[in-house]
Parts: sequence; structure tokens; C-alpha cells
Amino acid sequence: MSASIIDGKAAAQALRERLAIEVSRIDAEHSWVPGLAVVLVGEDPASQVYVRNKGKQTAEAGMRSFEHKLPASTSERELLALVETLNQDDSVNGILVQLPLPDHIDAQLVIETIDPAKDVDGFHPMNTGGLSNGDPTALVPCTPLGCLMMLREQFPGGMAGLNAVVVGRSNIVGKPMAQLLIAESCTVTVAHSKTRDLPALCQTADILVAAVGRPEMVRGDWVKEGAVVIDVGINRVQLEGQEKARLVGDVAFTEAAENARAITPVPGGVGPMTIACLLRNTVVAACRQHRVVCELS
Ligand SMILES: Nc1nc2c(c(=O)[nH]1)N[C@@H](CN(C=O)c1ccc(C(=O)N[C@@H](CCC(=O)O)C(=O)O)cc1)CN2
Repeated sequence: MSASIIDGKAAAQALRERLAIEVSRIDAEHSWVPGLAVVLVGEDPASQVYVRNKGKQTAEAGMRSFEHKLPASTSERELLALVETLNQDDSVNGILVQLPLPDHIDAQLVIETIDPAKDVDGFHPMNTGGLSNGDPTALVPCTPLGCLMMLREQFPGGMAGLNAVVVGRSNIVGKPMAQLLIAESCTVTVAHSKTRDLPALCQTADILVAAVGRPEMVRGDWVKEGAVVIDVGINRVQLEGQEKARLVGDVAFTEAAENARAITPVPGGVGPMTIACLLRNTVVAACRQHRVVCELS
């Protein structure tokens, strides 16, 4: 089998177009537009790119974008004070603090300081707890939400009863992804560095989600014939003799595509959906704060 390639760029663009329509409807009917504040601490080059793209795409969807770029020397107390200010600001409906943060700042404390209603990253314990309890109002972390949207396209009849293996147990991707798949009535296994015979476990997966941050760790013969493979990894690898680093996922793409029915590429798969889902969460959060019905399909 040669897999079909799941186009995350196109899916993200389609979602952003729907969001822009909803934002202009809200503006026309209620005379406000959703606002997203993104906070970057330090000069990590990849984070700078992601934050720039978030601001650009927020504005393109007709929303208000507030960017706060702070030096790496910013103290934890200063960052917490900014988050408190954003919590109180009615023009800000969503708050995102770009991760990773410098080592001297307790990221969990910062996340827990964000008003859960404005936590468009879905990382606050109120939202992670809500997700695991099946609370439909919980804000869902953007990367797993994007993965779920792409999976739903692949399984129009639903995913009930399918075996799903999530490789990776991070708070940002692995754990929420597992919760979302449980909610779809999949039989879910979360694998990690201590899992025994990972290749054999992956071979049982109808849905295989790789989110470990190890370049091309999942090999082609780990993939069951006909499986749908979602590659969350974004790894920069420097090849000998080449000036520019190459971006690869956690899955050996060419090998895996031989067995899979469908697979996300890196780049152009899960990554673009992450930002589109951030905008989606902001529109949803804004509607709740204003107590208006969100008409997103
Ligand atoms: N507060 C958060 N921090 C981080 C998150 C997050 O969801 N919330 N996720 C990642 C980074 N991230 C968004 O912030 C992100 C990563 C990758 C992409 C993306 O579009 N990737 C492209 C490739 C881009 C490149 O060349 O690097 C792709 O896969 O096609 C978007 C957003 C960590 N921090």
C-alpha cells in the first residue's frame, strides 16, 4: 500500500477561512472581535517564528493580536504580573505563553496563573481535568485537537472500537491525545520510553500517533497495513555536508507510507493545524466570555 498524504496545510487554511467568516459575523452582530495575547520570553529562534505566525494568522482572521515580547532575563514575578494584567483585560479573550520558558521560570505556575476561561492552550488543570472528565466546555490543547480533526476526516464512520497507540506521554500532546481518543471510543494505549517491545505494540495500532521528539524513531515495519499515522514530531536534523538543517518527524515517513493507509507529513501536517486550532479556541473562548452562541461548524 502507498499511503495518501494528509494535507495539514490545506486543512488549516480551510479552518482559518471558517474562523474568519465567524469572526466577521460576530463583529457585524455584536460589534466586538476576539482578541489573542501571545507572550514570548527570550529569543529562541523557533519560538520567534511560531509567535510571529500566530500574530499574523490571528490578524488575517480579523481578530485582535497582542504580542508581548520579553527579554530572557524577565523574572518569574514580572511574567506572572503580565499574565494577571491580561486576565483582567476584557479585550483579551485568549492568553498563550509560548513554551519552552527559560529555566528560571516555573512554567506550571505560569500556566496555573492564566484564567482558565482564557487558557486557549488548554494546559490549565481546570481544562486538562475537564477534558479527562468529558466536560464539553474544556478548552482542548491545540496540537491534539488538530490531530483529532485530521483523524475525523479519515474516519467518516467514526473511530469506535479501533486500536489507537499514542507514543509519548507529554502533558502537551500525549496525555490529551489519549483522552480525546478515549472520548472517540478507541481502545487506547499510551507508550513511552519504558514500554516493552514498542514495535510489536505499534503493529497493533489502527491509529498510530507519534509524539516523542525523536527523529524517525517509528520505522516502517512498526506500522500495521492500512493504519492511519499522525506524526507530531518536529525535529531539526543537521546532515553532514549540508548547510541547512532538515525538518523530520518522529516517523520514518517513506518507510511508513508503504504500510499506512494515510499519513501526515513533516512539515505540512500537524504543525499548521496547531496554530489554526489556537485561533479556533480563541473564538470559542471569546464567545463564552461574551455569552454569545459560537456558530462554528
Ligand atoms: N504555549 C505553547 N507552546 C508551544 C506549543 C503550544 O501548542 N503552545 N507547541 C509547540 C510549538 N508550536 C506552537 O506554539 C508550533 C510548532 C510547529 C508549528 C508548525 O507549523 N510547524 C511547521 C514547520 C515550521 C518550521 O519550519 O519550524 C510544520 O510542521 O509544517 C506550529 C506551531 C511548542 N511550544
